[in-house]
Amino acid sequence: MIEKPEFHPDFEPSKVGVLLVNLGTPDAPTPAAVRRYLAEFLSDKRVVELPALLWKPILHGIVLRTRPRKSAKAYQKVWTEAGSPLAVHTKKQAELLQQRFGDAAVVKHAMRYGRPGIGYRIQQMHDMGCERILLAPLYPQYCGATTATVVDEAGRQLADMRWQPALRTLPPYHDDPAHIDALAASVGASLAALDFEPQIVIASFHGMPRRTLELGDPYHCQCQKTARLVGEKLGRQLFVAFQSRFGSAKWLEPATTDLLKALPERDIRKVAVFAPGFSADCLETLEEMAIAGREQFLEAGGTDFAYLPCLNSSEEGMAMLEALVRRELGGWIAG
Ligand SMILES: C=CC1=C(C)c2cc3[nH]c(cc4nc(cc5[nH]c(cc1n2)c(C)c5CCC(=O)O)C(CCC(=O)O)=C4C)c(C)c3C=C
Ligand SMILES: [Fe+2]
Ligand SMILES: [Fe+2]
Repeated sequence: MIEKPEFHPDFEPSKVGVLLVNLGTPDAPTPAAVRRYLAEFLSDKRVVELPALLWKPILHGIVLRTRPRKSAKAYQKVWTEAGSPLAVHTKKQAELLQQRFGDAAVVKHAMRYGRPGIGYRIQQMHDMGCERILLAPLYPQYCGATTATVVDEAGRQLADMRWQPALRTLPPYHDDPAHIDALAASVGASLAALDFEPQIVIASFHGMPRRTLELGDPYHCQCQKTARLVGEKLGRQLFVAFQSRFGSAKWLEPATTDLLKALPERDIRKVAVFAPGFSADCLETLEEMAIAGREQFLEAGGTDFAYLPCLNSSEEGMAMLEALVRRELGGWIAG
C-alpha cells in the first residue's frame, strides 16, 4: 500500500457547481439598508459610466441623501414576510434547480450587490470540492451593467485564490428556444386567465442610457428580439418599452410610463404588461409596474390593467433553467 505523504492535504472529491446570480437587493426596507445597497450598486463603473470625479460628488452629495428614503417606501410596498421578492425568488430558483440536479451538481445563488456575495459563494463552493463552476447571470439579455459586472466580480474573487476552480459562464439566452417557449407559455396562461381582453400587450424591459446602445452594447437589439420571438409564438404583436429611467441622460425609448400615460388618448384602455428582461419579480416589476404603472394608466383614462408575473420559480421557468444549465454543463456532468 502506498502511504500518503504527511504534508498532503485531504481533498473533497471533485464536484461541479452552478451559481445563479441576480442583481441584489437591500437587507431590509429601511433607508439605512437601502442606502448601503445603493452605495455599492451605484458605485459600480459598469452601472454608471461617468468619470468618478464627476459622479462621486453627485452620488454622495445628492443621490445617497435623497433616494434611500424614497426607495425604502417603495420597497415597503412589496416586502414579504420572507424578505425582498428578488431574494425570495432567486433563493427558491436555486433550491429547485438543486432538486433537479441532485448529486450531479451543487447549486447555489448569489447577488452581485449585497448578500450572499459572488466571491463568498465561489470560495464556499470550492471549499465544498467544486473544481468546476458554471456562473449563470440570470439576465436573458446581455448588458454591461448586468452580465459583465457579474463576470468581473467573479474574476476579482479568482484573482485572490491560489487554487482556482475552472469557470464557465452562461451566455445570454434572449433568443434561446427554451426561454422563448417558457415566456410564451407563461404569458399565454396569464393572458388566458384575465377577465378582460387587452387591446395591446407591452413587453417592458429595464431601461439603459441610450449612449450604451451607441457604444455597442447589444442589449437593445436582444430585447427587441426577445419580444419579436415571444410575439410570434403568441401570435400577437408585442409593444416594446423601457422602464426604470434613472438620472437626466437620454435613455432607451419609449419609456413604459410615457406609453402607459399616452395610450388612453389613442383609445387604448385595456392593457397587459410583462417584464421579459427580469428572471424574477422585484421592486421594478411589482412596485414600478404592478402598482405605480397601473395607477398611471388608470389616471390617464385606462379602464383595465394587468401586470403578468415573471417566470420566477414556476414550472416553465425552472424547466427552462434546467435545460440551459444542462447544456452549458456538457462534458462536465453525465448527459
Ligand atoms: C444607472 C442606473 C441603473 C442602471 C444602468 C440599471 C440597469 C439595470 N438594472 C436591472 C435590474 C434591476 N434593477 C433594480 C433596481 C434598481 N436599478 C437602479 C438603477 C439602474 N439600473 C436602481 C437605483 C435600483 C434600485 C431601486 C431604486 O432605487 O429605484 C432591480 C431590483 C432590485 C430589487 O431589490 O428588487 C433589478 C432586478 C437591469 C436588468 C438593468 C439593465 C439591463
Ligand atoms: Fe436597475
Ligand atoms: Fe437595436
